[in-house]
Amino acid sequence: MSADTNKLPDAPRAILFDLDGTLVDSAPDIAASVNELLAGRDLPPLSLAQVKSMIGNGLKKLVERAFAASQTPLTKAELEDASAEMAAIYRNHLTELTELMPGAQETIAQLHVAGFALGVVTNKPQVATRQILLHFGLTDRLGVIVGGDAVSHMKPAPDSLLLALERLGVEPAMALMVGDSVTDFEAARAAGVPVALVRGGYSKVPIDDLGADLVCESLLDLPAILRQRENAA
Ligand SMILES: O=C(O)COP(=O)(O)O
Ligand SMILES: [Mg+2]
Repeated sequence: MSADTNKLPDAPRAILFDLDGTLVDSAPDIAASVNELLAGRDLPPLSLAQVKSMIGNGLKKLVERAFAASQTPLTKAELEDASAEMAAIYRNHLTELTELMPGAQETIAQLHVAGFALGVVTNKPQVATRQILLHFGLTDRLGVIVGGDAVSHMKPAPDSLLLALERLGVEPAMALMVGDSVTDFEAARAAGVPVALVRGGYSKVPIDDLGADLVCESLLDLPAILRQRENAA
């Protein structure tokens, strides 16, 4: 663990989690879906590492990046078509290879018992997000789920975080955003929400360089850190 925990709110009331690369390791299913899409256009598959580096800014950006990496940049209309096709393919692969990130289940359970309001704020479309969270039995503990298509501007804009906190009835300064990438960091800063980044996700840049309020080795570090802050309050 690094960074100064004093920058966290003394007694946060809500914890907002990013999905891909934070709560779930969805890259294998996303890569399989991207490669099915590319194969349909006679393009060679991308590696898992390549696809991981393309995740985090929504489905359309992922498709745009995948075709650019395949030396086949798309026109705007082609991108719309390919994105619709990707959404249809991915719908059939939401939980085939996807697994929870280490400690996700336990952390959510512990924070729920400790009385935090919990939410998921992701750039993944809402329906797919809900299905994945349902599959892992997490929806009962989540007070709010905001997908990328539930707001006009997805992360790194602050909209989805602010919508989630409005629904939970918690002020931004009394919440904590937990994510894996610069997108989560920037969205949290824009929303005025303190931010923790967890190692092992899909960040393209070293997360220690981003200036988060906290960097954790694992989600499992969170309950103890938050207990500590509460006791210090
Ligand atoms: O890019 C996506 O579709 C989702 O990514 P996120 O869950 O990390 O926001
Ligand atoms: Mg992420």
